[in-house]
Amino acid sequence: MRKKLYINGKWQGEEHDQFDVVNPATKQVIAAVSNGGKNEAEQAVEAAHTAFEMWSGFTAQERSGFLAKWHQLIEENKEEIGKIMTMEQGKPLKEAIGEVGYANGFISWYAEEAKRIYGDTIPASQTNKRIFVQKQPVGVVSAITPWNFPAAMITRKVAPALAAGCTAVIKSAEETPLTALKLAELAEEAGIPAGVVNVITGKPKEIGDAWLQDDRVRKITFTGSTEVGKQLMKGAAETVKKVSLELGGHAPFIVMEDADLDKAVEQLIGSKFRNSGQTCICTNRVYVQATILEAFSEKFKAAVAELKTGNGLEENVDLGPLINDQAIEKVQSHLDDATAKGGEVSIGGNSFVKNGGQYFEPTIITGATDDMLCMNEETFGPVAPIASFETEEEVIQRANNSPYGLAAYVFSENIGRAVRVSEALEYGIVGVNDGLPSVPQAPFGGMKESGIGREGGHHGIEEYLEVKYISLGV
Ligand SMILES: NC(=O)C1=CN([C@@H]2O[C@H](COP(=O)(O)OP(=O)(O)OC[C@H]3O[C@@H](n4cnc5c(N)ncnc54)[C@H](O)[C@@H]3O)[C@@H](O)[C@H]2O)C=CC1
Ligand SMILES: O=C(O)[C@H](O)CS(=O)(=O)O
Repeated sequence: MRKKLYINGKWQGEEHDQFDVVNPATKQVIAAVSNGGKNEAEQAVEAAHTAFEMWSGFTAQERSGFLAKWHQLIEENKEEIGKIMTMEQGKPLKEAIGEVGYANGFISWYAEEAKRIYGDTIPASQTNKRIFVQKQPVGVVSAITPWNFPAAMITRKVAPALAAGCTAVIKSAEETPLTALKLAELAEEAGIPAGVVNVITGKPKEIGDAWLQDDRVRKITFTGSTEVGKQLMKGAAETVKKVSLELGGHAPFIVMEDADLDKAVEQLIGSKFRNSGQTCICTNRVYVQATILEAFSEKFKAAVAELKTGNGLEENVDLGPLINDQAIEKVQSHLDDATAKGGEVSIGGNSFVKNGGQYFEPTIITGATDDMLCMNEETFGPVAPIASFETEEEVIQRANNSPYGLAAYVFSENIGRAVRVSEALEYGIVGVNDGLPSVPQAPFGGMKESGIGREGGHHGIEEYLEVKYISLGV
């Protein structure tokens, strides 16, 4: 495993200044990694700025070729990358390898998208003029990524950036640097030139502030908490950087009386318990129409009872540990608040320690009411509060009553109702009879305080391009 920082094609870092990477399933140190700060952040920008003219000067086909080679090497190493990810983040190995495939999907998508950055010609209003529209790379991009998807949140930013002709400075989360450094190693092996991709980790605020203050950095792209996203957005204003923010979510999962209950239960299991509930598009609140509340709740409870919690390296584990003790405390606080306000735990409800790892049982709370913390704040853990509703109009109003607008889900076999409700939901991503909508070809992103911009699909590359028009006198 690489433990030094990757700057300008060199692996560097002081032996005396490192931080420990801990396996959340055992609390054991798995590596000591260079603890980057202001100096390394500045060196990375210098490298990316210097490499920009060369990289943006390649043809689209040439950049596409580099991305395709990187994709091939990641594919060849996906089991190893998955194991590194499970050891530093905790998700079950099968899910980690699945994430590597999802992450690699952005690289293959943008290897092709690089060749389709089209311009326009616009009819001039004077016979002696011609108007041409071009799209050009924004320049040096800084990417700051979270621990919950250590591979996908990097490639979802860096693949379109490189495809567009930008160069990148990347700060991984301090919880999960090893996956990021492995991706850097494979980028180096793919022949992506020095300075194009730079990966550091360490002191978040020092690194972030250095990039915010540097006017050579033309874009900030961030995935993480809404709180930090707001800080970065404010800091970006100083030099008017472009900003892409994928922030917190609070997904409602709506089950109408005409839903296929078995399908809804199966999809809710996926949406709620993927990554032990630590994803920004996880279901955070479940609304079930009153007429089917009992039938649905029984089916859902039976399915939850089948889930296995444990070390992600073990066979047949569905939920790994939570990332740290603070995560456990937050989930516990939401559970305690819910039961204090009349909610009842129908299954689960306990955290426990196993071989040093901190786990939270997959949990269902019945009798949830809209005044509970779990119905308003991002839980980021395996707790599903169920509330009932009477009418379509009521549930739309309650689902939209949130500062978040990232993902929402509605289950109904009535196509008219499914269209009406999905169009009325104020969310950037709506799963209709689908609890796992994330794919590289679709524009992922949120409304309201869930973020700005989109990642994935042809929308995702626009975030790394400037639009210029040339007015030509003839
Ligand atoms: N929307 C999403 O996908 C995610 C949302 N979250 C939410 O955020 C909460 C906290 O989780 P964290 O991992 O601590 O998220 P966070 O937002 O604190 O960290 C995300 C990234 O931002 C970096 N960061 C933090 N403060 C920074 C600063 N001042 N300048 C520059 N970079 C900075 C971190 O080092 C990490 O790389 C979670 O409980 C969850 O609610 C967390 C991860 C992903
Ligand atoms: O940050 C997250 O939680 C991810 O964006 C969710 S997904 O894209 O992996 O579904």
